[in-house]
Amino acid sequence: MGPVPGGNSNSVAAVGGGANSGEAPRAFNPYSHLDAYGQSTSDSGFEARGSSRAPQPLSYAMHTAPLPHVSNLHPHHLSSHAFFLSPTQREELARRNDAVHAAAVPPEQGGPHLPEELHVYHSLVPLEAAHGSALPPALTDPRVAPPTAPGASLHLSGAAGEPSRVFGYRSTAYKALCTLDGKAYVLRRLEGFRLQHEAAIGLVERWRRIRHPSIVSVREAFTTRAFGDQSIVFVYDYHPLSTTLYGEHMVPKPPQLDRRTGRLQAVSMSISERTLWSYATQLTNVLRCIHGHGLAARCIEPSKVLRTGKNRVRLNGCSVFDVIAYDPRASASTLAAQQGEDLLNLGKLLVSLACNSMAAVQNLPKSLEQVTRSYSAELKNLILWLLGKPAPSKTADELGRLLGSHVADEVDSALNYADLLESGLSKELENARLVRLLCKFGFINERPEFDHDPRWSETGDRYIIKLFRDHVFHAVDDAGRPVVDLSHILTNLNKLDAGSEEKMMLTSRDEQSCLVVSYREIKNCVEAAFQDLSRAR
Ligand SMILES: Nc1ncnc2c1ncn2[C@@H]1O[C@H](COP(=O)(O)OP(=O)(O)OP(=O)(O)O)[C@@H](O)[C@H]1O
Repeated sequence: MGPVPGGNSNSVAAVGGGANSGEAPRAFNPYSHLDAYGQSTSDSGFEARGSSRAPQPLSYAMHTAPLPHVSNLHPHHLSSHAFFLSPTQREELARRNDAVHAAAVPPEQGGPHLPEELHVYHSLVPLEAAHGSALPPALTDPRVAPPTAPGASLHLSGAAGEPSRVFGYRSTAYKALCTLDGKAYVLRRLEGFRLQHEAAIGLVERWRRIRHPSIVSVREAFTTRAFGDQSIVFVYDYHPLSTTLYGEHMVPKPPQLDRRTGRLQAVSMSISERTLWSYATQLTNVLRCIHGHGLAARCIEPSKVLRTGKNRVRLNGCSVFDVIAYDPRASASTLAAQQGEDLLNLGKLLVSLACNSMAAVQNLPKSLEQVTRSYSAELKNLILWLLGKPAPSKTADELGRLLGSHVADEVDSALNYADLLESGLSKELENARLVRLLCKFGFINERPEFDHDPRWSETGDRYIIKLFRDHVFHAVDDAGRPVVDLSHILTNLNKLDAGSEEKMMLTSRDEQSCLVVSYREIKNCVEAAFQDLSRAR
């Protein structure tokens, strides 16, 4: 794909898609509307559209009411477990959604001064707080306390004004919305970069063609003066609320409160062997893919491996070195050397992770002793192979073969996770159907304009809709107490939606009238009432 029309001086490849203009900037404190119990102070947990107050996000506590433990469930709670996405999964997805739409803190409230538009992007939000400036709350996970331990400030090194440990240039990552498709992307800006060879930026196109589940997809690159300097910007897919292996495993975590003893307890940083094999397997697959495309990753570093879910990693920052360290005389042997370097760097990464320290690679013999003490001989041998001298047989494909049964373990957990997600998805599918049905009921029930319509009177054909509504939602037990049973509602609505031929008896509240009807007949009635209502517009 060629340069984007109207783009900056040098750019390759556009983000394809429609013509949405993206989200308008919003500023909010997501927790300001919660009372002391974490409950929403607005009735519904939603703010009305068009209200003069800034839009508020959902109250997660309201949205995903925590259910009792499965072993003590009341029978009517069982159905909510069976029908709805798990509360943790829902909360995680809601938080990610908020992060996608988070707006920058305005400069007058301590936020940075940023260009309003940059190429085809707008609404820039820094992903890391520069010293002294604020991040929008939705971009930080409130369950993870900010690092306070010594060395934690290192994590801010990618913020404005700090040189990247990996790329050398001052580097900042921003989330931004694209005017072409309305989606969020990450813009990685390297300050003070002058493009010497047009061909260098053209290499990004080769990366753009690579699609791999463990690579953060590269979208485009362009140079710009919009920040008041000469910068180059690389555009990547945005993975909300992701962290890096550096942030996750090298930055000491603050002590956590132990609920049992009420005391602060140190958090163990050590990584399980299973997790290390999982990282090794995913990154090996990445290298097989990249090397297979005739490229080299050149950025296998703890801060360039994003953790986008539990034990789910993706290589970030691809293509940057190909552009900033472009060598017009590069040959096949240069590529082979860079690919060999990738394997060596993977070995160093595993050592650093196993020892929870970037410094571990400075003293390899000592670090390997630590690996021997904590992990299996098989893992140590893999690391030794990666750290060994380059050889024609030392390739990413060979590494894939060495991983053997660990690849099978990874496939099994991926399949288990896919099953879990699929079952969550099918539960939500049911809910979408039922919500549509409930909306129809909401539209047609209790409309004042039907008050004098004979079809809704006790002798009319629509009366059964009223009786059915009472049967489903206003049922009472023998003692006249309300029956609050979700499974009763869901069963009835499902049968109604399916138009079952099963017959049921509907009784009026005063028990004076009694009708025997099938769900199909009620469904036809609801449909006809809804059609009437739609036609009346
Ligand atoms: N594609 C992405 N999607 C979501 N978040 C991202 C993405 N890329 C980076 N981030 C977030 O932005 C932060 C900054 O990323 P960056 O790669 O600059 O890390 P850094 O630790 O500053 O790196 P360096 O080692 O180069 O100094 C990371 O902590 C990560 O959480």
